[in-house]
This record gives sequence, structure tokens and C-alpha cells, in this order.
Amino acid sequence: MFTLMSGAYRYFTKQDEYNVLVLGLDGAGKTTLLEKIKYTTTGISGMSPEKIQPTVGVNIAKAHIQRRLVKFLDLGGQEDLRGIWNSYFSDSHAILFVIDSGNKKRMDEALSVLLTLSRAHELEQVPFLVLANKLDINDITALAQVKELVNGAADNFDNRSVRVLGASAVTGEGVQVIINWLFNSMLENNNLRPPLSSEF
Ligand SMILES: Nc1nc2c(ncn2[C@@H]2O[C@H](COP(=O)(O)OP(=O)(O)OP(=O)(O)O)[C@@H](O)[C@H]2O)c(=O)[nH]1
Ligand SMILES: [Mg+2]
Repeated sequence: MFTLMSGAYRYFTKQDEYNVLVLGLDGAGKTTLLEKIKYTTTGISGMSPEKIQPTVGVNIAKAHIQRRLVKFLDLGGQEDLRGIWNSYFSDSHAILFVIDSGNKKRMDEALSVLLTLSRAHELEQVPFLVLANKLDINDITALAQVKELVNGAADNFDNRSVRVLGASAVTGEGVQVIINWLFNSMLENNNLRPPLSSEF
């Protein structure tokens, strides 16, 4: 009886919580994307892209999806800020790695940072979504190039779920698909990386 009551209490007062870390080089479009994720999940317009400044701390967007709380944590991508990323690894359930798909000069740097993440012990078995961003100003071959880059490094990702998708954080094209993929991947990964629990 007590178990039944505490189960019911938990059902009404607690919810599963998942954390998505939004990472990538500076200027990739992480914060612009976060604002679009906020808009897509709540309908409330976020900050307009021209008002967004380079991130120094952390920006958070909270989405309620099917009785779960999904938190998106957007961290600054400048080189000297990347050292703090790992303090968020142990509580994360997915990585959303954003790439400026039109910036060929920084593609190798982006891949190198992505591969460093894939080797982090605390991120083992955490799903990775690699996002070819800024497709509104780049042609579709930019997405194919990011896919080729990630596929070429497939051995580094072991058994974890990895997907490359394209989007525009400015127009919002592709953003719902990103949210769906992340949400489903985190649920499928429940055994390996269980959700946290938070009060309603
Ligand atoms: N055309 C276009 N521009 C974008 C897109 N996403 C971001 N931008 C622009 O790219 C620049 C950098 O965007 P931010 O969102 O600040 O990049 P960030 O990854 O958060 O950068 P840091 O906070 O320094 O790590 C801004 O001028 C944005 O307007 C996109 O999808 N399309
Ligand atoms: Mg930012």
C-alpha cells in the first residue's frame, strides 16, 4: 500500500529530467539555435539573432515534452571557455554539436573538438547529434560535407548513436526534427543514462 501511495505521489510531483549539452566552436550558432528551440517548444519568441552576443556563461532553455523536462544547456564555444564543458558531462544525456557548415576554414578544428568529446569517458554511450547549421546561406553540399567528415571518423564514436542533420537556426528549418531525434534517443538510452528527477 505504501509503495502504491509513494508511486502515486511520485507520479504527481516528480518528473524525469534530461539534459542536452549544446556545444561547438564559437560562432557556430548555438545560442541562435537555443532561442529557436525555445520558440519551437513554447511558442514564445526568443531573442532576435542580431541581439545575441558571444556566450560567456551558460544559457538554458527548458522544454516540457511528454511529461518530461528537457533542458538544453548552451555553453560558450570560444577556445578558452571550452575547459568548463567537462563539468557538465556527468549529468548530460545527449550532445548537440553545432557546426557552421559554411566555414570550411574551421572544419578541421570543429572535427577535432568533436572527436575530443567522443573520447571523454563521462560521455561514453551518450548520443551525439551533429548539426550542420546555417543551411539558409549554404547550399546542400555543405550538409553532405559535414556528413562525409563525421562518417570518415565513425570509428571514434564506438557504439553510441550518432546522427548528422542539417538546419538553420535563423529560419528554424530542421529544428523540430532535431528536438525529436534528441528526445527519442535519450529515451532509448534510459538504461545506460537514466534521467534525473526533478519536482514539478
Ligand atoms: N545565416 C545564418 N546565420 C546564423 C545561423 N545561426 C547563427 N547564425 C549567426 O552566426 C553568428 C554566431 O551565432 P551565435 O548563436 O552567437 O553563435 P554561438 O555558437 O552561440 O557562439 P559562442 O557563444 O561564441 O560560442 C551570429 O551572427 C548569428 O546570427 C544560421 O542558421 N544562419
Ligand atoms: Mg553563444
